[in-house]
Amino acid sequence: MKIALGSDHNAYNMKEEIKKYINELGHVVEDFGCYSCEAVDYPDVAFKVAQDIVENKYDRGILLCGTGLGVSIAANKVPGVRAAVCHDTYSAERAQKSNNAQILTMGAQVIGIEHAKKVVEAYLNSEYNGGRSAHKVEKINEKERQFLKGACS
Ligand SMILES: O=C(CO)[C@H](O)[C@H](O)COP(=O)(O)O
Repeated sequence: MKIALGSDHNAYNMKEEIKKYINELGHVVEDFGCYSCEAVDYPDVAFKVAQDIVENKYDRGILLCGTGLGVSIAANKVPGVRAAVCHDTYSAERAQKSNNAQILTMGAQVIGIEHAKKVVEAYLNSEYNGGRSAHKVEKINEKERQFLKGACS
């Protein structure tokens, strides 16, 4: 798969490790920054990854910040994106299987790198197949479409 990966400065070191790990798993990874520990604003990175995800340029996105919360909130503002904060392997698996979340987010100040790798692996090894979850995901998509219509009228 093609993976879009991004972080802010608080998760720069974790991003570098996760980048190597995604390659080891056999996926192609594109690094959206940041590129040093110098402070950056997490929404800037999250919006870039989220935009490319809705344009189907990548199969999945992974966003990292201190808590995983800011990048998730920011990415979810881009219509069509479902970004999920996951700090355990079960949630990471369900983020795909139940929620069709195209983006996984994690916090470098919440979990350690070895555990984060396991969460990434669980997420990338899981796939959304619709089924009993499809109509629930579709309700969320429909609500988003309603709000978008309202915003434009
Ligand atoms: O975890 C984060 C956002 O959720 C970030 O890493 C962030 O830098 C913390 O934000 P702030 O400086 O605004 O407290």
